Amino acid sequence: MRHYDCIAIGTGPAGQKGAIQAAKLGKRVAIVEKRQVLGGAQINTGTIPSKALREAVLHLTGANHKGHFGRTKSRVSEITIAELVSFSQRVIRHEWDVIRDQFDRNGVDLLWGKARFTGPNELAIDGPGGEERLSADRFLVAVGTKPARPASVPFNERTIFTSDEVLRLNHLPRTMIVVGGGVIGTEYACIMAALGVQVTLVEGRNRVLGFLDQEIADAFQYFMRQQGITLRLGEKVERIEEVEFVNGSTHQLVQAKLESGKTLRAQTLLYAVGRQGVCSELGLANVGIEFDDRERLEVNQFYQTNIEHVYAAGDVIGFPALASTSMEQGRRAICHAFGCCDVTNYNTSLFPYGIYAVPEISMVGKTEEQLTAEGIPYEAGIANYREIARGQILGDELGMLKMLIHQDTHKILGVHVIGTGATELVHIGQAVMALDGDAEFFVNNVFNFPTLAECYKVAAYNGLNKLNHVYSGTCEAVSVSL
Ligand SMILES: Cc1cc2nc3c(=O)[nH]c(=O)nc-3n(C[C@H](O)[C@H](O)[C@H](O)COP(=O)(O)OP(=O)(O)OC[C@H]3O[C@@H](n4cnc5c(N)ncnc54)[C@H](O)[C@@H]3O)c2cc1C
Ligand SMILES: NC(=O)c1ccc[n+]([C@@H]2O[C@H](COP(=O)([O-])OP(=O)(O)OC[C@H]3O[C@@H](n4cnc5c(N)ncnc54)[C@H](O)[C@@H]3O)[C@@H](O)[C@H]2O)c1
Repeated sequence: MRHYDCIAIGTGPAGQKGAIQAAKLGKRVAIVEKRQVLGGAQINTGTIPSKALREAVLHLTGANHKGHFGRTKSRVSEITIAELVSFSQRVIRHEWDVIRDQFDRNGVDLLWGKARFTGPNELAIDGPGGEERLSADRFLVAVGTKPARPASVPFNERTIFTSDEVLRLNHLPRTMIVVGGGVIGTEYACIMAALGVQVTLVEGRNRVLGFLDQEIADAFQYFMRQQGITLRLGEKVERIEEVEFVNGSTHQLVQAKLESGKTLRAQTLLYAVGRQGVCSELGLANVGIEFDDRERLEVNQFYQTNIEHVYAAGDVIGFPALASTSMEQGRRAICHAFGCCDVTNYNTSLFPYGIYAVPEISMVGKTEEQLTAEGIPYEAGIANYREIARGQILGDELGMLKMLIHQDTHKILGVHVIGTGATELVHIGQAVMALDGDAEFFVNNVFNFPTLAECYKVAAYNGLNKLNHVYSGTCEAVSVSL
């Protein structure tokens, strides 16, 4: 039986970064993958394909004119899904090569097959050549999740599907119902609407993307409606079925009955109400590890399960379930497993969130609602892209950056951006927050001009001016003006 210092299960971002980190520490490492492709949801069904598709759609629909396809299409109806997906496939193939190369260069053994624990330090790998047994001192469980597929929904991968199948659509539908106003539902709703698909989005709560700052969520909902998306908020889907619709000729349609009694019909339905773990196939009882009803694992701050030599990272441990956070969790878990680095310098409250809808949204730190609930006094500094030269040049009239500033210390408590480049822009705020900076940093430093980063300066002026006004005559305040 082959023995390793460490075995990672799953080649998604958590497993990849964990395995490479272990190899960098000079450990003998293997990584196991049950699918025939590397990279997990990040590369094959999630992050990369959806972002590549979004980029292709924005280019093709004239949002910019770089033209991945060599020409600018004048009409959206000329676009075929095959063209869009071929662009995503090119990116995916490149990513597979990059991961493979990293494993090779770092001496990580890549093993194909489904891993299952047969004992506390032993795995059975059910691979193409039969079963192999391996042992290791440490394990990293990074098996990710799959879309929730309740038995009551008649998925057929053609007209009723999840985010795993949406990229395999061989035609562009005219109409689509999206169930779920979380990140997947809103991102795909915007992509489809940009392609001219008539989208109705159903969300059980009273707003989409419940974790966003309310003002940003309100602005986003306004933009979605401007794009022609119909929002059914505070509505739950009760039943989904295929129906025949006779209108001259007979058509197959998807029908969604809402709890409120409304009936929605469309050619297609994307079901995006969350994800489900895959722990039941891992033989975890043989190690003494339990999982919850969504097959997720509980870990401590070092990513150890209740069995200390078995670590878990990425989507399998639940929120925030992002590629970005999964990578760092995997790396941190291995650092702790081999006692090699300072695991205290790690502030999970500064994890950024990026939503690649149209427009982009990003945030770091607290929302106004959280600060109010926690009784933290703050002021909001706002910069609208239309007031910034770069915003004007880009033609982004709707974007905005909001900076939440502590009323007394002027420390930055949160940054919320909606508009062009939001997912990049947020990192400036993240860095200043991590270094315990205050709003004066933005006032006292020079930014390239014309850039969207200028929004930080304008938002800082705006927030500090409001604070000057509040405190005028009653305390010392920084004198700033725009
Ligand atoms: C549509 C969509 C868009 C997304 N967009 C973004 C985004 O823009 N930004 C972002 O940060 N995140 C995004 N995410 C989330 C991101 O993809 C996940 O957070 C990330 O992939 C999780 O990484 P992971 O390593 O935990 O698991 P995964 O990427 O799911 O990888 C797990 C791997 O383990 C393998 N595996 C499972 N069981 C076994 C077994 N028994 N034996 C061997 N191998 C096994 C699986 O086959 C898989 O390859 C998106 C997700 C989706 C679905
Ligand atoms: N840009 C990104 O970072 C990105 C992009 C896509 C996905 N992801 C990750 O993928 C994961 C899954 O995303 P998701 O959007 O599937 O899940 P989610 O949990 O984010 O959202 C699901 C939404 O569906 C709603 N819902 C549930 N049942 C419903 C019903 N019967 N009728 C109407 N609405 C209902 C919920 O209220 C919720 O808002 C997320 O955890 C996210 O981290 C990240």
